[in-house]
Amino acid sequence: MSFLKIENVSRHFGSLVAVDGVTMTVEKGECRAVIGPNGAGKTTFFNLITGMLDLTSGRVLLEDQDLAGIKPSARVRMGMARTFQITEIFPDLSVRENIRIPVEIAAGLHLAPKIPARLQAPIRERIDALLEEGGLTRIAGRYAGELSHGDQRACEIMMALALNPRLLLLDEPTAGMGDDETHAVARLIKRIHGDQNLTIVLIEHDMRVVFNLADKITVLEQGRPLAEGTPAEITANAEVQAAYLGGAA
Ligand SMILES: Nc1ncnc2c1ncn2[C@@H]1O[C@H](COP(=O)(O)OP(=O)(O)OP(=O)(O)O)[C@@H](O)[C@H]1O
Repeated sequence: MSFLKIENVSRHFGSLVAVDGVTMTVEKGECRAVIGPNGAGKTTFFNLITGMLDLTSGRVLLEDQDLAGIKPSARVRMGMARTFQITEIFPDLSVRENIRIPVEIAAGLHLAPKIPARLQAPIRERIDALLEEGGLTRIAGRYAGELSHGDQRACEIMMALALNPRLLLLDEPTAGMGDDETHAVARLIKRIHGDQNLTIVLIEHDMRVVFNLADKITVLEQGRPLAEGTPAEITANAEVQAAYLGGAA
């Protein structure tokens, strides 16, 4: 059984075909990168996986379960978490409070007026562990809105991890970052991927990050799948070279 199976999915916006017959199979524990020039349909493709957009045609299956009709919030409960191209954190809360929210949601407590005494220590420990793993302990008390781009992204990734996902979708995790921050975020992704046997699908423009992290790469062009393979296969693919790596990268 494949972990995530995308079968011939398409999405039209009026006469524009943003995603056009994409098939992709991701195995458990794999890190898959989705690359392609601007407007290739990558974010739309993600939104079809998470259920934020309806499919025009095709199927998305998670461990053989067809996700048709399952809302994004229910997909999160099934173990799908994502981060966005523009970081989504609560800027006026501390890093610790940002992490606390998904930790409490994962514990089924979010709307509870008071945390039961027996859960207070485990919740605190879970927050501490996530802060530590994300390299955020030293800045746990700072407002998230004051942090550098890279630290905000690390906070957002750890918020997604707090939900105990089985599948993590990262939309351009290093977008807009300088070399040092890009490197730090890539290292964090590599660590969580290795530590937790997490399945990761990421959209990424920075080819150094892609080649460093991805087990396999899917290349989209104008909504269509252009190629799929290991980093070495993609590098050697003449069609990809012509259409993408030689130019837009
Ligand atoms: N809600 C929408 N309504 C109409 N057209 C849309 C919508 N969302 C995306 N598109 C169009 O679909 C195409 C694919 O867009 P998408 O954002 O998925 O590409 P992308 O590969 O993620 O691009 P980028 O790398 O710039 O983020 C584009 O032509 C875009 O203008």
